[in-house]
Amino acid sequence: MWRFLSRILKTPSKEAATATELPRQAEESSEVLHTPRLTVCIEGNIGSGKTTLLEYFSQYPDVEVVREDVDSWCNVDGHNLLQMAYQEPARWAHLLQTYVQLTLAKNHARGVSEGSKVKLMERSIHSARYVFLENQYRSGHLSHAEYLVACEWYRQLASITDSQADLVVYLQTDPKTCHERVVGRGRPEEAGLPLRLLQDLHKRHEEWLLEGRFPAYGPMIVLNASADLPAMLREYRALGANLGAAGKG
Ligand SMILES: Nc1ncnc2c1ncn2[C@@H]1O[C@H](COP(=O)(O)OP(=O)(O)O)[C@@H](O)[C@H]1O
Ligand SMILES: Nc1nc2c(ncn2[C@H]2C[C@H](O)[C@@H](COP(=O)(O)O)O2)c(=O)[nH]1
Repeated sequence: MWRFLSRILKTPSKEAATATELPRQAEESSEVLHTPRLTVCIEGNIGSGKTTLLEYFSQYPDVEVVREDVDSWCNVDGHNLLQMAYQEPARWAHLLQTYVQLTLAKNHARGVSEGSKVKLMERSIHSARYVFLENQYRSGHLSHAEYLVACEWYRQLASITDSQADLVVYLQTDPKTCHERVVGRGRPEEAGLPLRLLQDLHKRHEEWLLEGRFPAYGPMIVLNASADLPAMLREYRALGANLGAAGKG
């Protein structure tokens, strides 16, 4: 797999490789941000190990990590949309989805600081659409009208930002393993999160990323993320070596 990775990373996306630096002001500061040489997105179920992988790569000076903005989903002027959607999905799932898609579109549009070559992004607007939105609708939590409107928001937001990736890393994980990890992590909003939800979200990931039910947004590698941490750290090191080589490309 690593030979495949070095091959696909040899030709970063045209925009990044030929970009005349498009400095963009970071919203929160006056820092000038630039188009990254490589954009890598990490996909995987809840508890599959995305954050752990991102924390590992945050040590790399030329990698900039862009996290899902879960904190903002949990505090929109005091409203915890994530908790509301878990507690009353039929009432609040659509509201959460519209806000999740908005924050992810911002992440796609975000440049990287001077010196960063690789933008390592947690999930994407595409998994919000093809995994979570799809699952909410299939679970009966969204009306057909809500589903259609959210899909239209996705199409528009995905089309006005560069939401493609040079590489998608799918952390394929057994749902039971995810459930054990989510219980162990103890995120308040996820208290009582049922195994069935993780099994359903796993199926949405597999249908999208492996069975081609919905479009891909970049070349993909699959890591068996059910493995223990030492085994995953070995995988991360191999991935880092390939990204490092490609980033210098
Ligand atoms: N390979 C692994 N083996 C055992 N525990 C793990 C592994 N990867 C992550 N964890 C733990 O599982 C929990 C969820 O991991 P996290 O990285 O937060 O997942 P995600 O960001 O995909 O939801 C955390 O408590 C983390 O320490
Ligand atoms: N309804 C949605 N929930 C989402 C979406 N993306 C993430 N999430 C939830 C799942 C977790 O409870 C939490 C953070 O996810 P991690 O996998 O990082 O633990 O947010 C979404 O698009 N819609």
